[in-house]
Amino acid sequence: MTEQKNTSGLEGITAGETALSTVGKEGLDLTYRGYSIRDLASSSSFEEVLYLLVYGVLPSRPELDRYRNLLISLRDLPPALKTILEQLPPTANPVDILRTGCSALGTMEPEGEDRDAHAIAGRLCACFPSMLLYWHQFHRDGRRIETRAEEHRTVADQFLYLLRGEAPSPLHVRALDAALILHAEHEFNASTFTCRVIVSTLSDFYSGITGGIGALRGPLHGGADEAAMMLLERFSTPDEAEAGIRKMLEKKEKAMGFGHRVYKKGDPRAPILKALAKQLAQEAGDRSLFPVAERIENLLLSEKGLYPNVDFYSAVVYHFLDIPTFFFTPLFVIARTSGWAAHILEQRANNRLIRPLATYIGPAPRPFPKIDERG
Ligand SMILES: CC(=O)SCCNC(=O)CCNC(=O)[C@H](O)C(C)(C)COP(=O)(O)OP(=O)(O)OC[C@H]1O[C@@H](n2cnc3c(N)ncnc32)[C@H](O)[C@@H]1OP(=O)(O)O
Ligand SMILES: O=C([O-])CC(=O)C(=O)O
Repeated sequence: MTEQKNTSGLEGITAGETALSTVGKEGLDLTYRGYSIRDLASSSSFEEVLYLLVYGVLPSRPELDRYRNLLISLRDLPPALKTILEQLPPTANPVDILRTGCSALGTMEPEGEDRDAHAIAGRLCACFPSMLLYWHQFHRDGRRIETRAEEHRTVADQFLYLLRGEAPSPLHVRALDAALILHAEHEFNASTFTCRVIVSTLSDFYSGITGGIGALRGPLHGGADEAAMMLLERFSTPDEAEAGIRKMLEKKEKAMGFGHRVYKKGDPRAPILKALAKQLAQEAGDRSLFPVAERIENLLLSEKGLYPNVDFYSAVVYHFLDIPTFFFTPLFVIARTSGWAAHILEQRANNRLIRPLATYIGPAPRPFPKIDERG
């Protein structure tokens, strides 16, 4: 008898081709357009990676300078969007602010002959931090902040500056920049696939990104970084963490930030983020959170063979950057918009409607009872 492959959740199914990244390809590190994430995380910036993904090549220094200036000029929000952000509830999930903001911007600056997908990709990556922090600061203390912050030249620098109201340290900017790079792109993950399905109908760019944000938000995907932080915060010592995680495993509860559909022997982004987390923990004089995280990692590996994914140590990194937990998944949105944009362009370059089949498991054909004949 041939063994039946488990394809539920489309596990193991190849659903198309991509030239953007290599996930779980034996003998290949995770690369974006052929460049190792290790090199990109240590020696490039998020803006370079955005350019690489969207335009297909690494920018030269003058091209990068021009692109940075362009992105800075795209940080301002239209007045109508500011009004919407002011009307949205202060209690909203910040991911929903970006989802709504993206959709609203699509009505104000629609895709068309004078505004193509490349331009909108830059616009969204440049103004998502502005949307988020304009909404946040307005509802926190009624301040209508200036979002351009020209002297803070990178997305990471501008984000931390708008959040804190003071210039972040070079180490903090570098750490956030590396985290954004590591979250930028990841083949046919659920949110990227969502974007591709949406634009395969010839829908517009904003619809694709809005749908991607909706798919990323769930805790089995991008939302796991916030869930991982909540898990970490339950324990103040490694021993407490070990006892707590053992109880969770007995109850068959999932530890968020662990496991992966494709990587069964570890997510290559996790060790890079762990090294950053360790550096930030040392800088902060931490003796609790990092050791707790490490104990959880060791225990889940020895007990369940589970490795941390990108969401686990990114939560630790963001925590040491003093970023509130509710902004972790929005940061993932900002970073992944670059990958989504590149996939939308790739899908459109060789488009065919994405429409799979389903095996029917419902009732056999049966007589239709009129309304008064039903029990
Ligand atoms: C950016 C990203 O999207 S990375 C992923 C972020 N998501 C998370 O961190 C959420 C926690 N992890 C998970 O839920 C899963 O590992 C997923 C969703 C990422 C991958 O799921 P799948 O490939 O469908 O694996 P599945 O959920 O079937 O797990 C296989 C087995 O490992 C177990 N397992 C997987 N992940 C975990 C976990 N985090 N904690 C405990 N057990 C786990 C499952 O319970 C299952 O055990 P069983 O065979 O005894 O029933
Ligand atoms: O690839 C996946 O399924 C999830 C993931 O790690 C990502 O989107 O970065």
